[in-house]
Amino acid sequence: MKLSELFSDIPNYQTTNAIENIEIDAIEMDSQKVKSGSLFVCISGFTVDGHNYVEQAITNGAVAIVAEKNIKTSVPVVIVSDTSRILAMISAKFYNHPTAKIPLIGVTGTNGKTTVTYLLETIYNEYQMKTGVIGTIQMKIDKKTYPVSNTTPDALSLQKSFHLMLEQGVELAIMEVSSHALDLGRVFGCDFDIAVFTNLTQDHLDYHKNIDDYLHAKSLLFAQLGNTYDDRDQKFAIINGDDPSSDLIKRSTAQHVITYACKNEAQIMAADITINANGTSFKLITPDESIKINSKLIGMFNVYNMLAASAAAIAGKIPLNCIKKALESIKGVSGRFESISQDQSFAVIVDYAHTPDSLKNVLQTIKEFAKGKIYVIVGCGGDRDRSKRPLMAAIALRYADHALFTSDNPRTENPESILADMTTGLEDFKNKYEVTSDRKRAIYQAINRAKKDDIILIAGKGHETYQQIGNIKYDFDDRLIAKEAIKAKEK
Ligand SMILES: CC(=O)N[C@H]1[C@@H](OP(=O)(O)OP(=O)(O)OC[C@H]2O[C@@H](n3ccc(=O)[nH]c3=O)[C@H](O)[C@@H]2O)O[C@H](CO)[C@@H](O)[C@@H]1O[C@H](C)C(=O)N[C@@H](C)C(=O)N[C@H](CCC(=O)O)C(=O)O
Ligand SMILES: Nc1ncnc2c1ncn2[C@@H]1O[C@H](COP(=O)(O)OP(=O)(O)OP(=O)(O)O)[C@@H](O)[C@H]1O
Ligand SMILES: N[C@H](CCC[C@H](N)C(=O)O)C(=O)O
Ligand SMILES: [Mg+2]
Repeated sequence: MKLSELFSDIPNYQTTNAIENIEIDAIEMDSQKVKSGSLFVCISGFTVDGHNYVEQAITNGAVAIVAEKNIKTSVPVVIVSDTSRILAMISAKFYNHPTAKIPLIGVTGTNGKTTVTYLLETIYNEYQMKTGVIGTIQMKIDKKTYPVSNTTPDALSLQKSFHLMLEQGVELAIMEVSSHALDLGRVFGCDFDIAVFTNLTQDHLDYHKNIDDYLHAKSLLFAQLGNTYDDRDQKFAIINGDDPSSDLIKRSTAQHVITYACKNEAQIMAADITINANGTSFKLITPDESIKINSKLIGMFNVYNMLAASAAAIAGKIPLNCIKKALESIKGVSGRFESISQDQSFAVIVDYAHTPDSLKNVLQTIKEFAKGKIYVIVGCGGDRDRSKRPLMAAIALRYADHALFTSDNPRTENPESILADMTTGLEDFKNKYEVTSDRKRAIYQAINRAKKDDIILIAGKGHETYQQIGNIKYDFDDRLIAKEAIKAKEK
C-alpha cells in the first residue's frame, strides 16, 4: 500500500518529504522486526523511547518513519501528535479494516473477562460458527492456539490477528479489552458490535490514578461502540445491572443497552439460583422466554459470567436452547477454579484470583461447601497495584482457616517487600498465616498438612506457566507443582 493512501483518513499530519510514491510492505513498531520496505512507527513507551531506534530501523530497511517530532534522517518522516493512536488507525487501514468484515464482541471489566469470552466461544461454536478469541490465556482461531504477551495486544498485532482470522474464515471474533488497552488506544480502529461490561472493583491502581480513572478507561469501550466505519446492524452494550458502576457505563454509549442482573430489575435475569460443590443451576429469564441452566461452573460470580455471555449471545440472536446446551457443556476455563484431583482425600483448587474482589468471591464460594479446613496460598504481583496487597491478605485471613503468603510474579520488586506490604498490620493474626517467598515450598507445605475434606486454594496464577522474577520468566505451573506435591505426600 502507498504511504499516502495509508494516511488518507488521518486528518492531521506533516511530512518532511513527499510520500506519494513510497510503497509500504509492512508496518512495524519494533525496530528489531523492521525489514526492507517497512514503515517504522516510533512509540514512546514506559521503558524506552522508540524515537531512539530510528537509525536501527533504517539500517534494517525502513522506507519511512512515523514520529511525534521531526527527526533528521535519510527517509521521509510523517509527523503526528500521537503515534500510538495513529498506529491503531493505520494498522486497521493496512489490513483493510478486518473488523468491519467480522462481527466483534469486546469484553471488559475487572474480573470475568476471560471466562465470558470462553463461554461466548462455546455458545457460538455450538451454533456452528467459527470463532477467534483474543485474551489473557492465548489467541485462538478455531482450534488452533497462539501465544500472547498481553491480554489485549498492541494495535498492530491486533489488526494483524483479525486479518489472519478473516483469512481463516472466522465468522465472529471475541476479545478481552483491558483498561490499559483502552487507555493506550490499542483498540482504536476496532469496530465492535457488542461490548460487554462484567464488573468494576479495585485493581491496576498502579497504572490508573484512582478508581474513577480506571472506570473512565473501561467506559471508553462503550463510548467507542458504533463509532467506526461500517453501517452494519445495531450495536449492543451488555451491562451488569447489579454493579454500582453500571450507570456510568450506560451513559457512555449511544447504542442499545441490554442489562443483566440477579438482584436489580434487568432484561436478562437469573432466578432460583442454587450453587453447590459440583455446579450451579438457575433459571435464565429473558423478556420472551425462560430456560433452566444446569452448569458445571461453580460460584455466584460464574452465574454473572453466564448471564453476561447469554445476554451478549441473545443480542447476537442465538437461540436460547443453543445457549443452554453450550453453558451446560463447558467444564471450566483453564486455571479458573480448576480442580487438581489425583483421588486424594482433600481438594486442591487452582484459580486466577489476583484481585481483592475475585479472591473474596472464590473463598466465599469455597466456604459455602467446605467440610474441613480451608488453606489459601496467595501472593501479589510485583510492579503492580501496591494498595491491593494488604486488602488481599486481609481477605485471605478472613475467609480461610490458614494462609500461606508467597510470591506471585515479583517481577523487578523485592519479593520480601511485597510480602511485607501484604502482612503489615496483621501481627495479631500471626498464628493464622505463614510467609515464604518460595511458592513451591508454600504449595508443598499446604498439601503436606492437608487432612481429609480440607480444601486448598492456590490463588493468583491460574493458567500461568511461569514465575517472573526480575525480568526472567522461570517455568512454574501451580497445577504441576500441586500434582507433584500430592504424589510425594502419598508415597
Ligand atoms: C505498561 C504497558 O502496558 N507496557 C506495554 C508496552 O511496553 P513499553 O511501553 O514498556 O514498551 P517499551 O519497551 O518502552 O518500548 C517502546 C517502543 O520502542 C520499541 N523498541 C524497543 C526496543 C528496541 O530495540 N527497538 C524498538 O523499536 C518497542 O517495540 C516499542 O514500540 O508495550 C509493549 C508492546 O506492546 C507491551 O507488551 C507492554 O506490556 C507489558 C508487557 C505489560 O505488562 N503490560 C500490562 C501492564 C498490561 O498491558 N496489562 C493489560 C491488562 C491485563 C489485565 O486486564 O489484568 C493487558 O492488556 O495485558
Ligand atoms: N464475574 C466475576 N466476578 C468476580 N470475580 C470473578 C468473576 N469471574 C471470575 N472471577 C474471579 O476472577 C478470576 C479471574 O477470572 P477471569 O480470568 O475470567 O477474569 P479476567 O477479567 O479475564 O482477569 P484478567 O484481567 O487478569 O485477564 C477467576 O479465577 C475468579 O477467581
Ligand atoms: N493481567 C494481570 C494479571 C495478574 C496476574 C498475577 N499472577 C500477577 O502477576 O500479578 C496483570 O498483569 O496485572
Ligand atoms: Mg483475562
